[in-house]
Amino acid sequence: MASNARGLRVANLVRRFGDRAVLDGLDLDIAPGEFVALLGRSGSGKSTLLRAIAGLDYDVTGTGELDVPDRVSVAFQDSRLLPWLRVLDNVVLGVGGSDAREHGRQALAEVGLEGRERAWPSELSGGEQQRVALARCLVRDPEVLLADEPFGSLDALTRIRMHGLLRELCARHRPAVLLVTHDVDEAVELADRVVVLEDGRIRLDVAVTLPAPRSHRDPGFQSYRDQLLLALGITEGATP
Ligand SMILES: Nc1ncnc2c1ncn2[C@@H]1O[C@H](COP(=O)(O)OP(=O)(O)OP(=O)(O)O)[C@@H](O)[C@H]1O
Repeated sequence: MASNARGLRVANLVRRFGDRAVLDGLDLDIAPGEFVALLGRSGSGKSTLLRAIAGLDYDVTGTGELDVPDRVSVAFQDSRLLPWLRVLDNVVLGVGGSDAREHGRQALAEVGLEGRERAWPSELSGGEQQRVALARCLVRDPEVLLADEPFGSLDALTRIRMHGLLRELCARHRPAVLLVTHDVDEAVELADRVVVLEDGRIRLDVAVTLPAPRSHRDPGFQSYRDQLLLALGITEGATP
């Protein structure tokens, strides 16, 4: 990670689909090394915001300021690996430089997939495919890591393991992170700050000051969860 890494800044962002403003004057800053989780009801604009930051919003109109560094990596709910490329080739696809493959091998080792470089994506489990997707993000040495429900399709146990891995990788590489999730517990467990989106704006922005490791049974954890559920307007146990 470059020492002059900068975070990202979004100011007065408006994004419209037709007449409808999905993002309506949204402001958000994420510092280098800061981990922000983004919650919001279905359709509240979370993916629209993430795509705007990633520069992937070709199908909308809008205004506002986006100050985003060059090195941005994005992880999605599905790993989006190319099935006709082996694991290492997927990781380094589009990465230049004579040492790209060596960096790719290192990234795979970091996510626990040493020795699987020549495997085909179809030979890996869902969790392993998401690990490859994380390695593909890491190899680009991102200043900003955007993740849109990257664990949404994984079983509960694999998801817990991936939480640990993501925390470890972020602590080591210190990108600015924006994680979109439906899972309030995931947000409180992983993030330095949790932001709740409503009607195209930020309704709540709360710093999570619990020490690691964070336990769901801790009363402090539960009080963050209650505060977030209230902001989301949902009752315990429901999905936003
Ligand atoms: N290409 C599009 N054309 C028209 N409307 C769109 C388009 N993409 C998204 N929308 C609308 O914009 C709103 C926000 O969508 P977005 O995908 O950002 O929500 P979200 O918060 O990520 O939802 P979810 O949690 O269900 O993934 C939704 O009402 C959606 O229908």
